[in-house]
Amino acid sequence: QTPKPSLYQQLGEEAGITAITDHLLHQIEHDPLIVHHFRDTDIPRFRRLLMEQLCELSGGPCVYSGATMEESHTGLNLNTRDFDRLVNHLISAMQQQGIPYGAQNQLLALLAPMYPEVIGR
Ligand code: HEM
Repeated sequence: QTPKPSLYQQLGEEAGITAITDHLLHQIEHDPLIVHHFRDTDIPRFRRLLMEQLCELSGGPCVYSGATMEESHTGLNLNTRDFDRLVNHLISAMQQQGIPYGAQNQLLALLAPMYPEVIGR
C-alpha cells in the first residue's frame, strides 16, 4: 500500500508552491480592488515569506521566518472583501497549477483560521 501524499507533495512541493505564489502575485498586481494595499510592500520579501508560509503550513521542509499575521496586517485595515478576493486569486492559482480539489480545500482550511488575525487591523 503506497502512503498518501502529503499536502506539500500534492501542491507540487517547492516548484508547485513557487508557481502558485507567482500566479497569485500576478493576479494581485492586476486587481485594482486590492493592489493599492501592496503599494509600500517589498514584493520580493513578501513573495519569499508567502512561499515559506505555504511550505510550512502544508507540511513541507520550511520554517516561516516572517512576522505574525496580526503584526504584518496591522494598519492595512483589510476587510472581508479584500480577504475573499485574495482567497479567490489563490484558488485560481491552484486551479491553473492543476492542484486536486481535495488539496485545494485542505490548504484553504488551514488559511481560514487566519481571517481574524488579518481583517480589521
Ligand atoms: C489567509 C490570508 C493571508 C495570508 C496567509 C497572508 C500572508 C502574508 C505573509 C506571509 C506576509 C508577510 C509577513 C511579513 O512581512 O513578515 C503578508 C504581508 C502582507 N499581506 Fe497578507 N496574508 C493574508 C491576507 C492578506 C490580504 C487579504 C491582504 C490584502 C488584500 C494582504 C495584504 C498583505 C500586505 C499588503 C502585506 C505586506 C505588509 C508590509 O508591506 O509590511 N494579506 N501576508
